[in-house]
Amino acid sequence: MEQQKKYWNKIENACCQLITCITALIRLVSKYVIGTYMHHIEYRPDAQPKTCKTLADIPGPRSLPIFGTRWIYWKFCLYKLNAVHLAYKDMFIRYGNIIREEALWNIPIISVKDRDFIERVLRHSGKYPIRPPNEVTANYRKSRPDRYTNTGLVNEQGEVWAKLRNKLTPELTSPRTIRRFLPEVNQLADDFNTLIGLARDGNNVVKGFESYCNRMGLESTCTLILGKRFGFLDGEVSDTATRLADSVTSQFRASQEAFYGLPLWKLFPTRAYKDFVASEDALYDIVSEIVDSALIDEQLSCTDVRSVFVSILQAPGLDNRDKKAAIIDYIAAGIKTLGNTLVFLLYLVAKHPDVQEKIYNEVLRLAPAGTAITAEHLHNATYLHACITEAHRLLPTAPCIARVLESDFEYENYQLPTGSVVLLHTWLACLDDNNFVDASSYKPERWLDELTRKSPFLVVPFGCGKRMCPGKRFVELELQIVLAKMVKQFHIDFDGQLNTEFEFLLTPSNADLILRDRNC
Ligand code: HEM
Repeated sequence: MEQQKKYWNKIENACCQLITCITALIRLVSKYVIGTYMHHIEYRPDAQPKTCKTLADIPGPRSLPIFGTRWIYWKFCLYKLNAVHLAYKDMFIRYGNIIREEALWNIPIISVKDRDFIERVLRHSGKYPIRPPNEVTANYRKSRPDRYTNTGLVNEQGEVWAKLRNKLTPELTSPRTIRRFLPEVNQLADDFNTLIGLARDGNNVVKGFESYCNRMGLESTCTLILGKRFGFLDGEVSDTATRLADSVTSQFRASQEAFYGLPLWKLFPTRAYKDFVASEDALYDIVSEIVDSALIDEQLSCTDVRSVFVSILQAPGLDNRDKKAAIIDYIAAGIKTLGNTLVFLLYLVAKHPDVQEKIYNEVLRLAPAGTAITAEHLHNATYLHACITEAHRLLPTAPCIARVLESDFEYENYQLPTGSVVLLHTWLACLDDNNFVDASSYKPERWLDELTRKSPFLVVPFGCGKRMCPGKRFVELELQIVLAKMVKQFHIDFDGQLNTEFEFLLTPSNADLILRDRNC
């Protein structure tokens, strides 16, 4: 162990020296060629007089001028960009309960996984909670005033965000809307079961099960937001489906590279940036076609499945550009998150046959074979709910919540000033035995046990407070119905362990699920 640590430190030192040389060279060049860098890098919190521990004292990877600590994800360095979630696990072991990373221009980013600190930050959010924007999207949208009047619901802040939120989300988040979608979600789940049933090979294995879940995410999000079925669950995938799915994947990759990688896209259009622009344009074109045809449709009537779409198109006081942007944001925010969450849930249930049998018995008791699932069935399906909550705890798609502090905070004697960017690692907190007994085990029963300390700020797969995900209610409904119907139809199994990657979201890979018919 000691040997390993020495070896590790040597590699870290060697990398740092190499990168310091490169940055010294860049500094020289920028000093004489650009002559402006000094102005930017002078933002260093440790320049303040030290009366108590400041951001600069927080431990973390070594920081380089200009590049900060992002070098740790560079090729041949400490961590892999597609395994950022594992990097944080390791950094919390190496540096302790609070970590400082630095983004470009040495802007500090603080990571914490302490339950009380997470609760304090989330409780103290004000009128307009600030989530750091996705820089690539914000940058691109600002460069296209012909298409966007602002950076959109996901990336805006302050009063502009509040206006978008007030005008665009009430229909989507209302329980009445969700009840209206119940028959459609039953149908979506039936179609999904047919699709995956047919996708099995001779050994009942559905190879690349995640791609089917992404199609389900795509079809259900589009049905919810655009008010019609698109056929993404049909046998043949249409060209539009492929374009939509590829666009969303590129968007997440580009976001990841922009946040954790070297943001060269700020200097010139890198390949990742070009991919991002192509994906944003493709999404825009597809959504435009649909919205434009709906806008000239004189019969814009509000049927059950069109209620969200109609509410967006008829939102008062919003420019048409804002409405299109909202639809793009909803679709992009919904597809992969839903797909990944479905894989994680089904994987955990597959690995726990005892849990699966309990779900089966509960579902069969509440909704006998041949009956559709109703709101009442779901209300009484307490074990089913517990299984989903426990899956969110153990394998959440969004492993942390990002916030910009709205007031000064203190943690472990460190002063964190207003404006600091913090990553609240709710997933790692959920895996801590101090917060949950036998935290790494999948035990839905814990949610039925009165003694489990149920914090509203730890298992927060949809975030928290005023910026919470507006798709939450719909997703919860869908997960319940899909799980209930799948367990009713199949014995679900999985060989080995599921691989996960980080693509700005926790993402499964090579999820080959085994589905055996129950009635065989
Ligand atoms: C399993 C599926 C989903 C997960 C795990 C998920 C998770 C999240 C999380 C963690 C946030 C950040 C919340 C915060 O900062 O407190 C968020 C925001 C958001 N989500 Fe979702 N989401 C899912 C599905 C959806 C769907 C289906 C939609 C659209 C219909 C959607 C639309 C949005 C939007 C627009 C925001 C930004 C809200 C704001 O900043 O005001 N999400 N989501």
